[in-house]
Amino acid sequence: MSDKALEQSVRNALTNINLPGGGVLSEFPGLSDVIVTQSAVAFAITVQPGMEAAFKPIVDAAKEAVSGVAGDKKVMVSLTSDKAAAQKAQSAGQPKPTVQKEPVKGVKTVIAVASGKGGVGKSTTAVNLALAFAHEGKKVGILDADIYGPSIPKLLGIHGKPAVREDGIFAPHEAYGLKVMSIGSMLEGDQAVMWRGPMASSALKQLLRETDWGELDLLVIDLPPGTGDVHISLVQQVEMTGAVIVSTPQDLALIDARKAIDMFARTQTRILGLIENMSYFECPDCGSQHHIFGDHGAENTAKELGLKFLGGIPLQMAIRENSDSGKPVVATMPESIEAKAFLDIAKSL
Ligand SMILES: Nc1ncnc2c1ncn2[C@@H]1O[C@H](COP(=O)(O)OP(=O)(O)OP(=O)(O)O)[C@@H](O)[C@H]1O
Repeated sequence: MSDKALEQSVRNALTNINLPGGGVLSEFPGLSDVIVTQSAVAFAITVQPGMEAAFKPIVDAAKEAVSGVAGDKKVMVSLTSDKAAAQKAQSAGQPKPTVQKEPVKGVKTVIAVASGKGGVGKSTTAVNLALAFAHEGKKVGILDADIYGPSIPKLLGIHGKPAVREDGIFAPHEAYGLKVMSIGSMLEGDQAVMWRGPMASSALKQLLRETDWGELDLLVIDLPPGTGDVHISLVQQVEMTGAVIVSTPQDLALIDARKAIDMFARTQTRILGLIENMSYFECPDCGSQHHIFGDHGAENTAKELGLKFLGGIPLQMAIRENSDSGKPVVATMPESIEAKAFLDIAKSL
């Protein structure tokens, strides 16, 4: 069935879901576009604040009805409440609802990898750190939450979509001993732009909670760059051990890194430390080190902010070439200087 035809079947299925106040779900103004991806059918239902509990059975019924037409695709239904109306209610003196942080089933430790700016090597660091923990004998998973530039499948050489078990739970991909889930496996082309903030957050919540991670010592979450809805909802809902901030030594990146640090502080998330990526270039011929992006910027910022400096990763051609071809250095060249940098950081963490 084509994506368009499936979208229509989904809408037809939703005509059978009656709403509490009359009418059917397919006609409900709060129903979003139906997004069909290679492995999922996703849509959001936006209700007035306070109506979430009343709509919970609608969500369950919608999930069941759509599962009947979605074949082997995962059905992801997000229930969100209207933010503007919620803010209005709050300014009128109503208390803000508190969100309960919950652990991820079977996972002992959750570490988020964040950066203020894109392109600083956050995903490369997340993958190699996860592999470094696995190298130490830990059972490790990685969740790619970078909705705007999911790169973990490429960095780990993963293709295709994850399997969905009969009970609707994802069976994660496996690569180099890691359990891997990526929002990238759910998207095609530039679909990220269609996933509005709350919908992206809800999809991620489902990836996190509806995946059979097995028993993990540690789950690494590769966050999108910056400080958006996805970060806030993740740190509010997931019991995290802490976050690691990746920055290059450039001033600009450091200014943005400070914003990420500030967001974690405001959401009472512990910052485990700062990693300086592309810290220096080591000449392959003579071994001399060149600080091309400035000298120890992240280290100095860490000191200034009272954070732990976890270490620097050299700018190395092997890191780029191996990462971009799905062969991360820690897994494929664990004896190299570049792999050692990641292994040392994992140890200090
Ligand atoms: N230490 C390094 N030495 C050489 N190349 C690196 C290094 N770290 C990252 N790169 C390369 O830089 C590019 C960006 O890295 P990466 O995708 O990890 O960044 P990112 O911060 O996750 O970006 P985005 O936020 O856009 O997803 C990639 O081509 C990667 O191979």
